[in-house]
Amino acid sequence: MPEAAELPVAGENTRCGFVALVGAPNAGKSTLLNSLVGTKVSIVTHKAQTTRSMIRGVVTEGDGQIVFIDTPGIFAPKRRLDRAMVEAAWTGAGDADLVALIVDAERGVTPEIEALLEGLGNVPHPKVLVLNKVDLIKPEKLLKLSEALNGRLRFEQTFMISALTGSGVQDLLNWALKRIPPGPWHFPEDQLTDLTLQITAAEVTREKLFLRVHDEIPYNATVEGEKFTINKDGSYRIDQVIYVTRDTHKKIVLGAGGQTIKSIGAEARKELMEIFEVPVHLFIFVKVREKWGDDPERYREMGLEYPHQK
Ligand SMILES: Nc1nc2c(ncn2[C@@H]2O[C@H](COP(=O)(O)OP(=O)(O)OP(=O)(O)O)[C@@H](O)[C@H]2O)c(=O)[nH]1
Repeated sequence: MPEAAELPVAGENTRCGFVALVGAPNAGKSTLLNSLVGTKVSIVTHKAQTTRSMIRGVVTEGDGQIVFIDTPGIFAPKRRLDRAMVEAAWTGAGDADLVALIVDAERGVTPEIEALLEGLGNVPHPKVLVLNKVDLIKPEKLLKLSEALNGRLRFEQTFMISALTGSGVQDLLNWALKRIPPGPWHFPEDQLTDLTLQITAAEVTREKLFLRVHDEIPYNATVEGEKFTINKDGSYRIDQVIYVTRDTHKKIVLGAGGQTIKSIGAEARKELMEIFEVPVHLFIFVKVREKWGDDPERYREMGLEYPHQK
């Protein structure tokens, strides 16, 4: 955190607030967050449930600063890990000044949305409805969906956006900047995320891993940053471990002659250099760790509470 003197003080007309983005898996929360922040802070893949812990993006515009919380997609939990993700999501919503429900407009009111509406009914904070993926559907269908959802819950505002094309995103941002409460900023103006560099780097590798081997390995593969070193010449050396639960998965991640892990590493390194704007040396190891889904330490590393109920 910066010295307090670097930040505007309360009473100087500043506003600051936390906005939680909640929604069913794949609704487009991460895409929206990236579009709002204008850079890649949260990983986006076509697979559901890639967001595991709360990732924040910070937008500062005019007098306002919004800290966005990207919550894991809320869905019916079956495994212990699922339950931890759902709890983290609801905690995020409860901590926020404003809760934005992101709905995949193309899918409409699914059982997941029903469950979300019920859960949000118990959250006292102001809510805003965000109908996403409008590039995929007809206006008439959109209006019907908006009416149906507004009939179920009190939303202060409804926005129709495409997180992908950026359409409507600035309107949502402008509204939210006015809606958050007066208060001092939490972050310096140029800070986009409070994620540590190490976590950002691990998230990028995790995205490349899932994009590459999504059909072959399940979600219980994880990437952890082991070491993050800033070299004298300003370049970064990043050591990471991909943990899988089975030897067969390790073979898949490595690929024949190590080809798969090599391309995952090359893609991650390229993107990390773009994000950090310095040369990056990336070292990735693949290790087998059975039953990590039942190990409390792994949950702490992902910023999740360990749910004791199995
Ligand atoms: N056509 C279209 N696709 C979108 C839009 N927004 C997101 N997508 C796609 O929807 C998929 C899911 O997007 P994510 O941003 O990862 O969704 P999420 O809600 O963060 O998903 P979880 O991490 O599972 O919670 C990706 O393939 C996106 O490219 C949109 O406005 N239009």
